[in-house]
This record gives sequence, C-alpha cells and structure tokens, in this order.
Amino acid sequence: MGSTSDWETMRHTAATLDALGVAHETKVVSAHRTPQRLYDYAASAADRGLKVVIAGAGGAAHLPGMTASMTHLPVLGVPVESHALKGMDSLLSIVQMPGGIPVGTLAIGKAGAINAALLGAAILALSDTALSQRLQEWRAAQTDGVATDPA
Ligand SMILES: Nc1c(C(=O)O)ncn1[C@@H]1O[C@H](COP(=O)(O)O)[C@@H](O)[C@H]1O
Repeated sequence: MGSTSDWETMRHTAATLDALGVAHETKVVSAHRTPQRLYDYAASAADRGLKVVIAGAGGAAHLPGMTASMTHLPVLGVPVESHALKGMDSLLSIVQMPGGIPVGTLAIGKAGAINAALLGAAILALSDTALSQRLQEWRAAQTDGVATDPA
C-alpha cells in the first residue's frame, strides 16, 4: 500500500487472505515517496516467489500501475477512498492503464480490498486444489450467512 494510512482499508485484504489460509506479506511502498523501494520491490517480486501482487493506494494512485510495469506477475489494484474526491481519483488513476500493462482494478474501499483478496486467491487456486476447496467453502459459508428476512 502507498501509505500507512491505507491500512484501514487494506487490512481487509489481509484479513480475508488470513481467513483463506493464503500466505502473504504487507508492505508500505510508494511510487511517489519511495521510488527506489518500489523499484526494488516490484523488480524482485517474482524471484522472491510472490505469485500475485495486490496494490492499494489513494488519490493519484500510481502504485499499482508502476508495480505492473516492473513485474510480469498479476497485479490487482485497490482504489483507496480519498477524502477530497471519495476515491474517484484513485479509481480512475488505477483503472485507466495504457494497453499492454494491465492492472486488475477492484471497487473503491473495503469491498475492493476484500475482493482483491478473493480474486488473488482464485488465481492461486487454479494450481492449488486445497486452496480451491477452501475458497469454495468460504463462498458457501457466505451464502449460508445471508439472511432471508431483513430483521
Ligand atoms: N497513491 C499514493 C502513492 C503511489 O501511488 O505511489 N503513494 C502514496 N499514495 C497515497 O497517498 C495517500 C495519502 O497518503 P498519506 O495519508 O500518507 O498522506 C494514500 O492513500 C496513499 O496511498
């Protein structure tokens, strides 16, 4: 994530990955404030054994796109809700990538943070049958938890 202030949103990604039993690391890396850290992180990600990168950032959210430019791993972008523009700036700056360098863009805020974890897990589950089973169980539990009555 681009800042420690994004953790309030991105903790939902981490919590969902924990619930699914997906190993992960959490780091603060900013394309703007720590460009060398971003370069080192993105350029070494695949060699370090990472499989998917989830990048959350707000405002002028260049982090996901710049990460995607330096790794061939799938990059999922979470637009963190900004104060001034309610995350529309984050969304548009993540989703409008030039052709050739894709970022899989999720929804603004908490829902996007949760869904990034679920989508990342689904990618990993293509080659991990135990994770695929856990993901299906998670989905079934969610379905079971939806009430039929509103109150
Ligand atoms: N969008 C980016 C990038 C980046 O894209 O590299 N680095 C920090 N930020 C964002 O700035 C916002 C405000 O950060 P502060 O709360 O630290 O001022 C955060 O949402 C962060 O993701």
